[in-house]
Amino acid sequence: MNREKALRIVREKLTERRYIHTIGVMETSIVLAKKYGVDENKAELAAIFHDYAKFRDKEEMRNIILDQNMPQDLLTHHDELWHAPVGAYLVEKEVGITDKEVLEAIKCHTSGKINMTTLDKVLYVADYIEPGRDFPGVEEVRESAESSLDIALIQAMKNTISYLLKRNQPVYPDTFHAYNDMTMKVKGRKLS
Ligand SMILES: Nc1ncnc2c1ncn2[C@@H]1O[C@H](COP(=O)(O)OP(=O)(O)O)[C@@H](O)[C@H]1O
Ligand SMILES: [Fe+2]
Repeated sequence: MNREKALRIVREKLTERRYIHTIGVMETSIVLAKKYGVDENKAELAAIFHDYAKFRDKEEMRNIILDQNMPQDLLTHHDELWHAPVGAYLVEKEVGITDKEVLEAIKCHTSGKINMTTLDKVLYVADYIEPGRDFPGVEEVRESAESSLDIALIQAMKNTISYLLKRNQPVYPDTFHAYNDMTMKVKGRKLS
């Protein structure tokens, strides 16, 4: 699917602000894909549709999680998490995207997961550092992403985990699994 058609489809599902965020994630994903040897078309498509279900009705998403046998523990965690796995399901069903790597990247773009592919990492980091983001710590991740996608990913996950801990919120375990997996894999390299 070409960029124009994909953007036209997703624009109808998003607020203007979230659409602008999506453009930022798309442009950042392409830069990171070029830098880290990922298929640019896949990175572009995953970025364009990553928040496809962001504003979907929560009851509908709950039913999809139940009916599609997605991990049921999602239902006991913050519903902010739901748009990623449900989005992957709906992008396949409603938009007709069948590329498994693109769908997987959308599915794990919020929590991360163990054994993330480079495409998964590109989308997760691009979602975190796109130019419209201005939360504390984002600059450090942007700098890291210049030289190491893995270090940038670990820092983004650390920031997200501490953000949630500070607010006494539960942390969906996949992010812990992803953080542990990545930290062990880059052991011995400087982690700022
Ligand atoms: N492991 C987790 N447990 C609970 N909430 C999480 C977890 N990981 C991310 N979140 C929250 O999910 C929300 C949406 O994250 P994300 O989809 O990555 O960004 P956005 O929707 O803002 O583009 C954020 O508020 C983040 O704090
Ligand atoms: Fe998102």
